[in-house]
Amino acid sequence: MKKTFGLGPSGTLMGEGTPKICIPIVAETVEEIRKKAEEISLLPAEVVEWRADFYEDIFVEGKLEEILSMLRVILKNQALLYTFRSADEGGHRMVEKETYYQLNERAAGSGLVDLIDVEAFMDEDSTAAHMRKLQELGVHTIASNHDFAATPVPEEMLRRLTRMQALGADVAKLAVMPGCPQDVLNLLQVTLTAYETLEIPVITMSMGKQGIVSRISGPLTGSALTFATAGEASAPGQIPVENMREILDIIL
Ligand SMILES: O=C1C[C@@](O)(C(=O)O)C[C@@H](O)[C@@H]1O
Repeated sequence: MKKTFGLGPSGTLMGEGTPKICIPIVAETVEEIRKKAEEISLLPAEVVEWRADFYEDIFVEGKLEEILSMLRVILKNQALLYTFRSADEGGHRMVEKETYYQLNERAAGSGLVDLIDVEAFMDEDSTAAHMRKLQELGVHTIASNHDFAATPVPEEMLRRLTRMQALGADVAKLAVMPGCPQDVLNLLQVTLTAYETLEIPVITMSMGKQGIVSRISGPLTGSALTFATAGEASAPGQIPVENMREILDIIL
């Protein structure tokens, strides 16, 4: 039995049924974030990711809470995922582990977000305790790992996803970059295996153009959520949300 859970205001189940669609907000200023959120609130996506690493004032005291309060008001029916992606894993900014953990804890403590992305291997020894703390503050955690340079061998990809579950994550997510078609097929196979063997929902993607098939094949492999764009992409290979919805409707 999958450990599913309800997503945000709608309560739609993560890890069951149609893969959920998540649109990232990739913007630098409060005004841009507000405009993007208003646009996304009308689009067919169950989850909205705020990529806090793109926000110009993220390190200024009190600003994170200000943005989250604004987003919660605008995004009435969608679940909110808070993500600070470190430069080491393809994000916009460098961040010290202590600062990264503090920001995550402030986001969780605000009571305004539903999900928090935690980079599982930033400091593997402290990830489990950190995720537990976030969960105690009332959010679900998505443990994540990104390889923007290559696709590890299948055993290693499966090991990472399995390790995320062992660390106590509510969801395990892996994004890798393919160098050849076989890399994409390997990611798809690993996803199906992880879907069949792990208790928690799994999210995977093979990035770039070559990997696009992995973003639309959740109904086949069991990947529980896919990222799609409204304007700017947060990673290579994401497709517009309207196309994604149509494709998923056809495949399902
Ligand atoms: O982890 C992910 C997945 C992602 O990298 C993608 O490839 O769609 C996009 C990021 O915004 C998100 O945090």
